[in-house]
Amino acid sequence: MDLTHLTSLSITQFRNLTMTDCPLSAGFNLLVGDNGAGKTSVLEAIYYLSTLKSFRTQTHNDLIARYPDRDRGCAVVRAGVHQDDHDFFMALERCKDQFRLRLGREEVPRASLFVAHLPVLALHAQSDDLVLAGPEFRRKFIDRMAFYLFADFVPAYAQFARMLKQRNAALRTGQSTEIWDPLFIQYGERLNEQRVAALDLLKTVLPQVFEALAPQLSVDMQFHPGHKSGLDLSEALARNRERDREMGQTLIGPQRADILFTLNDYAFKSFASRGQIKVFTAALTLATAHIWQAQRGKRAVLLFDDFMSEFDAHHSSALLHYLSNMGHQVFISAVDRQQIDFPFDAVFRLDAGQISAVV
Ligand SMILES: Nc1ncnc2c1ncn2[C@@H]1O[C@H](COP(=O)(O)OP(=O)(O)OP(=O)(O)O)[C@@H](O)[C@H]1O
Repeated sequence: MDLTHLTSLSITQFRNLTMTDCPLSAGFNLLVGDNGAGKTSVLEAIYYLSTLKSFRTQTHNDLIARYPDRDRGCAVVRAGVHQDDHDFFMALERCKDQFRLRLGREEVPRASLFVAHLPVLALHAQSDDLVLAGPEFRRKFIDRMAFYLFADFVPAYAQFARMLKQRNAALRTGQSTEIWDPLFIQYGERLNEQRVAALDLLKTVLPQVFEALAPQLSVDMQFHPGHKSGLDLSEALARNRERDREMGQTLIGPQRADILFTLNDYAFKSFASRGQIKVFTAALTLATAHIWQAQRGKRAVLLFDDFMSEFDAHHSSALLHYLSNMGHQVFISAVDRQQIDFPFDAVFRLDAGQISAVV
């Protein structure tokens, strides 16, 4: 079993943070501090090291420290990692237009070789997008799960995206799509299979997790593959060929897939309260962690930003109780230590981007 956890963290020029070799607990870490102190930024830096993406901006340059009186340099995040009885360092340096990535002493030439190493899951203010925003957020969610489950997810996804681009280019210029269709179908079907398999796993795990957090409510989900149900992708594509030609783009397929989440048989989006959505996204995070661990032996690091917002006392204690039985490394941020009644293994205070341990 892979007992991945971070042992230490050094951060420079990432948002407002400066921290050097801050030792971390393998259990529960609490980050406290006033508004704007840097709590979310610490969680964001850990997530960035895992995924090379931020959970609150798509603009990498937002992450590099801004100074009123000098040019910006490069953001650096470096973590000590314990994994499979080994200790090593993961480091990333983000300059204006490029990444430098290192695993131990080795430079890593490609992002896809780096992002598989540190499984991290985060619950944050934007997690609601999964339920409330467009289908691309749900596709991203299920694809991230599939990425950790299937070794051929990245090549299948990349090839499908390439075929879609070529097919759309042909449609825009009034050319035949015949040469692109077989591979569009082949990779599109593989993508569908992987998404369905990931969702089937989620269907087996999520209801139990949700019930532990919110008894008396039931959740379910339905996958929409992006074409008419009952048809396979090749039939659907053939039937839609004329409309694709008229519109100059591919109107059906995995690029249009979506997931419908329901609460007590009603669509979440139109029925659930904000707190119920938050509990649901927390349950999705925990269910994903269970699935990665059961299927790939990967124990994810779990991040919970601004833990107390939206949860009432009952739900926050149910979530903490559930987490304490999972045995994962957890980072939680909150404005005040008194907000959360829980025996944390380590407590840190953030103050204007500087971190210190609270004894
Ligand atoms: N690129 C940047 N360079 C320097 N400072 C930045 C940059 N981006 C954001 N900041 C500042 O970093 C600080 C930390 O923000 P962060 O969101 O991490 O705080 P927080 O402790 O989570 O606050 P809150 O409790 O209000 O959510 C803020 O004061 C913000 O204005």
